[in-house]
Amino acid sequence: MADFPPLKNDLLLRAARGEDTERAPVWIMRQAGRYLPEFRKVREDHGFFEICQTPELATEITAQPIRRYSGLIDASIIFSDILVVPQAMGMEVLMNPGPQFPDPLNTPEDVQKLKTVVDVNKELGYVFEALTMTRKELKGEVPLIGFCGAPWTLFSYMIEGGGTKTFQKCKTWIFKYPEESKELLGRIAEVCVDFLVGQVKAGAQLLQVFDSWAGELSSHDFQEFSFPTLHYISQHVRERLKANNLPIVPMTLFAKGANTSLSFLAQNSGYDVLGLDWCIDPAEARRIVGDKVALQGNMDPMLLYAGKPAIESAVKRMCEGFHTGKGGWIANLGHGITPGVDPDDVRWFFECVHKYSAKKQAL
Ligand SMILES: Cc1c2[nH]c(c1CCC(=O)O)Cc1[nH]c(c(CCC(=O)O)c1C)Cc1[nH]c(c(CCC(=O)O)c1C)Cc1[nH]c(c(C)c1CCC(=O)O)C2
Repeated sequence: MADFPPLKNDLLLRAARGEDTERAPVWIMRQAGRYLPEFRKVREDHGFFEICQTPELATEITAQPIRRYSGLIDASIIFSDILVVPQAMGMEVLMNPGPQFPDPLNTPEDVQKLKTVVDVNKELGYVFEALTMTRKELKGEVPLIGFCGAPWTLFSYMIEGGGTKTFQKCKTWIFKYPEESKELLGRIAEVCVDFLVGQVKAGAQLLQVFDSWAGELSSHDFQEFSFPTLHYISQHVRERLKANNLPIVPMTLFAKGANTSLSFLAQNSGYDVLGLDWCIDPAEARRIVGDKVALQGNMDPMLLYAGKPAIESAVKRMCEGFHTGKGGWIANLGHGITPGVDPDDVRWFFECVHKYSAKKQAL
């Protein structure tokens, strides 16, 4: 591993390990991009995947929110996308303006079109380079998060060919071809493991797995088709980190909408942190997981359009809820930030978290 500057702010890592921190660390899913004018400026001259594949540009964009919110923000997340994994497996993915696969997997026979062996160093080496460059550029100000999409969420894009409201095609696969589906999900999971281990080797200090569409499955089908791969990833990443003498970094699972599985995930998933959407009450989530895992989340991102007083009261309520029990908590939104949010309201969100999550000093 490269020699990196020492970390000056370890709040995120301490909370992820379950520590009750002096205040909650805070960052925002999708914090680099979309709503930031400095990102839109870079986007005028460069394609989305071109930015992902150019380490200097990815580093610059990752650093933008850290510069803008210096002293208020406690983590950076590498600028990339979950869809780089299907690309590495041999699929073409365009972004115009949403993701589009010109040649999706229509039937199980189409799986033959995927690469049988995926060399992540060759296919995704540009992400590793971006991580190493960013880690140096951050100069230890905040930790750097690496990520990947969960197999079920990636499977849905690879079969639907883009975003979907009904999930008709990918659900037809799991219900009609369960064995072939599990085989493909397993192949995606293998690539995720290699990719995440490579990210730690390149400098990532925490890993997050995004299962954005977990909540589209019944709890039975989540158990059957998503959970086994999520568990496989947490177990194998940790084993491989150990075997390669790499740091055993904390791992976060964001299984959006899978709140009915929260207790099960806390007990069995093997992740250190569980990300929550806004549909579960913070105190209730804490009661369900006890101090088994740290929690991350969960303000409704739409509150960021509602003005400063609404943001303040929601943050205050969120802080009170997460503070009802013991255990680490990382403040965040319940899903990614969306375009059109005023960056000053984001600043206010951070300031409110600082104010209302600070532990009162013992007398
Ligand atoms: C489902 C998903 C995707 N990508 C991602 C997810 C999981 C998280 C989630 O559920 O929100 C993850 C992601 N995508 C992006 C990041 C970068 C890091 C960050 O700022 O958090 C991360 C962590 C950049 C991006 N990924 C994308 C953009 C905007 C593209 C552009 O600039 O044209 C950015 C900044 C494009 C993207 N990428 C994806 C979609 C559906 C879209 C189009 C809609 C949109 O997000 O604007 C797939």
